[in-house]
Amino acid sequence: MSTTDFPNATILGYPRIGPNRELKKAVESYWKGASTYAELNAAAEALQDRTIDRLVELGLSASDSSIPADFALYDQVLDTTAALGALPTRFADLAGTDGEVDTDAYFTLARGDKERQPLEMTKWFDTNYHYLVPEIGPTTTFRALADRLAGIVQRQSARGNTLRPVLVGPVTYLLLSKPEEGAPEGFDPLDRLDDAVAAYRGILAQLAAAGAEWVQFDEPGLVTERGSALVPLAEKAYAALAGDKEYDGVARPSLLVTTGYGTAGDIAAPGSGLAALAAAGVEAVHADLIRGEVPAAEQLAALGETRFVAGVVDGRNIWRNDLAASLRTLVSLEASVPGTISVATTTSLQHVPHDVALEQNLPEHLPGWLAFADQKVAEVLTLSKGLSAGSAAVEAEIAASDAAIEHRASFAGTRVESVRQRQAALTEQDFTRAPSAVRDEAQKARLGLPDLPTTTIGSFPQTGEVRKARAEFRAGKITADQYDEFLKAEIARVVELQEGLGLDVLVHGEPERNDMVQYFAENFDGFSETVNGWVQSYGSRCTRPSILWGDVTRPEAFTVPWTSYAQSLTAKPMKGMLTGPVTILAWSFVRNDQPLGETADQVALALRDEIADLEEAGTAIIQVDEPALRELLPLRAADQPAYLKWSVESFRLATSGVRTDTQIHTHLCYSEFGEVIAGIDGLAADVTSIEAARSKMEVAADLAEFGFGRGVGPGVYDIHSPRVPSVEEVESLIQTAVASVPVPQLWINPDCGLKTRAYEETVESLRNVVTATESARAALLADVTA
Ligand code: MET
Ligand SMILES: [Zn+2]
Repeated sequence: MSTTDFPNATILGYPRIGPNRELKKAVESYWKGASTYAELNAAAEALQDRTIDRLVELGLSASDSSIPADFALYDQVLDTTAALGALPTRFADLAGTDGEVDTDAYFTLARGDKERQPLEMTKWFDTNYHYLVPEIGPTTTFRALADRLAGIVQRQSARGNTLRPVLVGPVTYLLLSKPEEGAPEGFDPLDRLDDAVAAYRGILAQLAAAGAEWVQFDEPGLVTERGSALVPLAEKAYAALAGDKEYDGVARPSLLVTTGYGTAGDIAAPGSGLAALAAAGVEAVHADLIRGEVPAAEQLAALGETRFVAGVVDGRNIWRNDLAASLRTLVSLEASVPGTISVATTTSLQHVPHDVALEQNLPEHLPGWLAFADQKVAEVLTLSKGLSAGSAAVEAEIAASDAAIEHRASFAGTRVESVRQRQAALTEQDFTRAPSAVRDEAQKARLGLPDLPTTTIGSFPQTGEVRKARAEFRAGKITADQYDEFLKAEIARVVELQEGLGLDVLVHGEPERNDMVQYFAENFDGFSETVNGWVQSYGSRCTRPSILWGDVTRPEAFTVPWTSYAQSLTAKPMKGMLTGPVTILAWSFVRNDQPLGETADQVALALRDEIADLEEAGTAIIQVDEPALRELLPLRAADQPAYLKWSVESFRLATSGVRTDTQIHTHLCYSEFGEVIAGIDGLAADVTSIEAARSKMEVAADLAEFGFGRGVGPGVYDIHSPRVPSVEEVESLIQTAVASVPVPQLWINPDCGLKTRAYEETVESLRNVVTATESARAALLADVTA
């Protein structure tokens, strides 16, 4: 086989965590010291073998590079950092004698050590997967250290498998990096592209020596807003990588460059986008035809000899593919450039669970609508077969796909008439409250809070006992009544604690929720939960997104009993606590048969019902969390206004039914929100608490600059670390906040919920927050009287 023959069917990557979360277990046990390095390695190799054997069983060929080798122990960007030996100066001591980053060093970068914070973690494009941000400076060394990857390739080759190693490509790698601390003003990691490319050449040589015939470079950076501007850089980088067919007498592996997660929109113009990569000599280019457009004939023609790998099976969602439609697309591509089309997923399958067959508890109607990773592999193969042998060859599969689509469309829960009518009848008024000033006055009169009111974000530490009681309840070992009693006792304890600390606005602590989205999914109709649908979120952490498959309704009030019970224990205001529509969508698998905005409005209406019941029960403050507001922001600026419109509207729809004197809070975290401040303003919440301690109050200045007019609680306690902030530290953060936010608008709270913390540090930290607030109030008073 010539090395330039790309397989007809492939996937860009596969879930790494293992069908039974084998990798998580192996890695966490190694971290705890409960297993040796040899045991970790054996578990990782067993999982690699299992993955490849499974993919072969599903029909991918073991011998033509159609199986990707992406077996990161923690994160694919960190793997690339390790392969480049690109250690930040602050971790320079971790390097081995030849600069290599061994497994312990790799984990130290990911998790930090006593003295050092780990590499920063950030969302991978617009997904809920987090990668570790490389830190690149003017003097970072780039080396070729692909031993681990080469070892995998060689070991599999001994087992008879020719794999396709995967790395983050140089342009995207540097785009996703941040300048290392101390780098000169204006330094851009992309300034180091030539040096990085030289190291990537070395890596390619090492992979070639190990027997790799194809290497995949992921370059989704090219689909971002900055992407078009990066095309000349990408062309230069890939000309340097692909220009020579041999490096030092060894044949270079052929190159596949992928561009998932968006539109490689400039495929069109010759000399730009994918065409530029083709011109640079890359043997295959991939595009995402679900997020992006299907290229026209002349666009494909501009790719010349280069193979076009069509991403037609969605790597990011769990719905069964419309095979007939996909095949039509493929056939039309093939017709314009015969013999140069391959079939693939839009992205790696790392964003979906392993296998629908592992789900035993889904409602009967659902499994047939779904495709997890293993089903998607089969879809890619079916489409490839249909493309080469004609649709008659896959008639049965197409019929099954058509039937599933038909069943889904006509199923009772897919369209609930009452929901549709309610949506159709919405008017501007349903999205609007009285003017802020009117609300402010009414709320101040009702609540009677001091200046700089203190509160927390909602959850209190989820202790071992809380988790144990939940597990026992789920396993039927304790009764519903016993579980209720347990939760009430927990709530009573948390209320008493907050009273003792002297906080002004209390919370019930959320002990009844294991997850802020799943809890809502469980209590709304239109959602289902998986048992084993784990997806890697970061490192060894996985989430189990719920599936939003139908029209959403709320059968009965479910947060009200907890909030009311908590309120009955105190004279201070007790916040009602809900998760907002955008966050519920962002952290679930969402139906793909209608625009997201429509689904968001349905969730908003269900929340609106709950909010009405909370208000009816006497709740004066209701918080609707939207930590994922920034996460779903489209990668291209042109698409952002439409997103901000529907997302902001859904929040307003959820929250605008309340009385003027009911105070609506929202909470945002996990991201830098500077870019979406106008959107946050549009939410029109009376009070917005927002993560700020970690970024040293930068957000307060952003808000001041924008002229944000309502209540703001920039976090003064970084809850991501067990560290207890001192009174002085909190005071200084409050002072910084006071400098940008007018005192009557300012609230004092932690960065986020306390769920992941222990009581030890939580109590001490909150005590310091209250003390610092009291001294800030005294200082303000002194200022006024002076
Ligand atoms: C990720 S935001 C979390 C908000 C939620 N109310 C909590 O306190 O846990
Ligand atoms: Zn939060």
